[in-house]
Amino acid sequence: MLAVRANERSAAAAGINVSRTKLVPFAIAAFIAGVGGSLMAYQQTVVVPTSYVAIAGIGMFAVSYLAGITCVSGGVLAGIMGAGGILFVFLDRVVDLGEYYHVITGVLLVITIIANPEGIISEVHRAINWLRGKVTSRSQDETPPELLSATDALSPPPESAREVGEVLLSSTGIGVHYGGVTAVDDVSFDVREGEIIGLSGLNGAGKTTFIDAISGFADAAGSVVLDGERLDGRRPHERSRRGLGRTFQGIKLYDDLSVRENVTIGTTAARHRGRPTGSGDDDLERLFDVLHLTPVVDRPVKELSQGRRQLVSVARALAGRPRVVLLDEPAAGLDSTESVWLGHRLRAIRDAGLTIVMVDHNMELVLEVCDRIVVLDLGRVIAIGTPDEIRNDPVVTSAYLGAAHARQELKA
Ligand SMILES: Nc1ncnc2c1ncn2[C@@H]1O[C@H](COP(=O)(O)OP(=O)(O)OP(=O)(O)O)[C@@H](O)[C@H]1O
Repeated sequence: MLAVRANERSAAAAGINVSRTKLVPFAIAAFIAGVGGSLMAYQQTVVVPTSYVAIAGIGMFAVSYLAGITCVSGGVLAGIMGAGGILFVFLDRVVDLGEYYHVITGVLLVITIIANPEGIISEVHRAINWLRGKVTSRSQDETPPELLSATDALSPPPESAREVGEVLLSSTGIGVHYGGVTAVDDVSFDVREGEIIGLSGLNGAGKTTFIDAISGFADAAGSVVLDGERLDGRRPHERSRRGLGRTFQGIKLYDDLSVRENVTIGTTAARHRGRPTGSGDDDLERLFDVLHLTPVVDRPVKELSQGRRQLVSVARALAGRPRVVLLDEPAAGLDSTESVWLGHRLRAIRDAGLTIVMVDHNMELVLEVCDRIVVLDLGRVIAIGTPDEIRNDPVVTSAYLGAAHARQELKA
């Protein structure tokens, strides 16, 4: 639920059924409210419409929001503070709140929305975390460890003899239109098992839209087949559960949660597919280790640098044990040394059996890491080939040089 609240798109990409996740708590809350209403009728013995006026419901909502709606402890606090709760009864006896109760909660609600949208309970959690931090800082060095050491970056993983398998992901005639804009135009290519495919092109070439189209986040024409199964027409979480993982350009993490919690949410897709996830044990620990996240696993992701947040988003996608993972600019936020290091990590992950489609407009990185590269320009494929073929392709060179030349003219 926290994942859906934090970011619906990335929750769906992790294999969570967003509409069901919203509907189930709504139904449970409606059931509890119904039981509460019946008990009230039982207690008052006479049922009149004025016992159920809308303002009472709004008052209850205000108190819930005031207490904090992001965790169970907020709900408990709302029960204590709400009309009829222990705190309410106590205060009413001492200062005779009476009719002023709604006015006071209304004012506090406005202040909470402006000053502290997560409610009173978040302050309690913050104080507990602060105390915990004080205790642990006596025994631990709080300095965040560096993302990687220089030796890590300079030592690529040993080349392994690796065989490219059969076609695993096939996209045919993918087209996406936004009003009059053709973002992706009749794009078709196959991805073979064990490959790293780079999807490159200048800004606005249609790379992200293509990824959105095949992962179900954009309405698209054409067909997408993963391991013999048609995915087009399916919703994003269904595609994720069938083995198509992805990351997002804007990273889209659940900021209030720790690294471990973020990555564990990523295991949802694998659980629904009946694949062992190793959640909470060896597999996740290995994943943290491979991506150098072990030292920060228990820290909230909002405290991390952009580079590490990027790695958390990659780890979350990999935790779903996808057949194919679509990485949208995984090196954004990393400096050039870190990008090279990430490239080596991705090749090691590929060697462990994963197939990767990686979007990046950094041609250097794509040429370094990928087995084959697809170059898009204005939504169309202008070249497909190995890094050497792409390097020597005059169409690619003129598309890139043309843009560079135009930029130079603009500057002049
Ligand atoms: N939601 C949208 N509504 C309208 N046009 C859009 C939308 N999303 C993308 N576009 C347009 O579609 C085209 C392709 O955009 P897209 O973001 O896929 O390119 P990109 O290659 O990923 O670029 P970048 O590297 O900057 O992310 C652009 O012309 C963009 O303006």
